[in-house]
Amino acid sequence: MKVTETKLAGCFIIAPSKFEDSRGYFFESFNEAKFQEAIGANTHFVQDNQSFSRRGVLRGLHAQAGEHAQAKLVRVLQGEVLDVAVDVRPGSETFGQHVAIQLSDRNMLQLYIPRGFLHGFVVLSKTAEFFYKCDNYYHKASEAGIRFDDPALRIDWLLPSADIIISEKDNELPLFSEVYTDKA
Ligand SMILES: Cc1cn([C@H]2C[C@H](O)[C@@H](COP(=O)(O)OP(=O)(O)O[C@H]3O[C@@H](C)C(=O)[C@@H](O)[C@H]3O)O2)c(=O)[nH]c1=O
Repeated sequence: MKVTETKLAGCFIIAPSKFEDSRGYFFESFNEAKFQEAIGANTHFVQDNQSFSRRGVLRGLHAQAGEHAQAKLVRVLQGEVLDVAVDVRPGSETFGQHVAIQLSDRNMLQLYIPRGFLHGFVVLSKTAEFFYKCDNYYHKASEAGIRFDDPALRIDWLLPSADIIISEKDNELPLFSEVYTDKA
């Protein structure tokens, strides 16, 4: 397993070690001991989520607030997505910055997103199955989010805006400046 820290401290790209033979392949998609050692934190996951979406579907940018914040370990089971994590940790040197990485069933990359980030993804392939682990349970009342297309975030979602499909809920999300008033 190769683990690379992104430009956002605490946010890691994980490339599992894959074993191929005449039957196909094998890899450990998650190993808690190796994972915790690699990221230097004892994140403990309690909920797994899976979603299916067609090309152009964009889910995000989402987080849960306060004590219900979630760290996530995300990957793609089928297809390809552009996955985006935005640093909104108070006082972070990279506050407001994001990482964007293509995750697919071919590159098998995973992204570890600590608590204190907004997260979203858009489907680049015809369809995609997306899978992620969370270190805190879903808590509807704590759901928060920011519009994916807020120009202040300068995220290139790689698809023409006419191709992007979002939920009614995501369409009503506020702008970054409406939520995060102080940068400190
Ligand atoms: C996220 C979530 C949703 N739900 C329900 C609520 C709703 O009826 C239905 C669909 O929910 P949503 O529209 O919020 O699903 P979705 O837009 O896929 O939300 C997800 O987006 C990605 C980007 C994330 O990072 C996740 O944390 C989560 O916010 O599933 C749960 O029961 N448990 C959960 O953990």
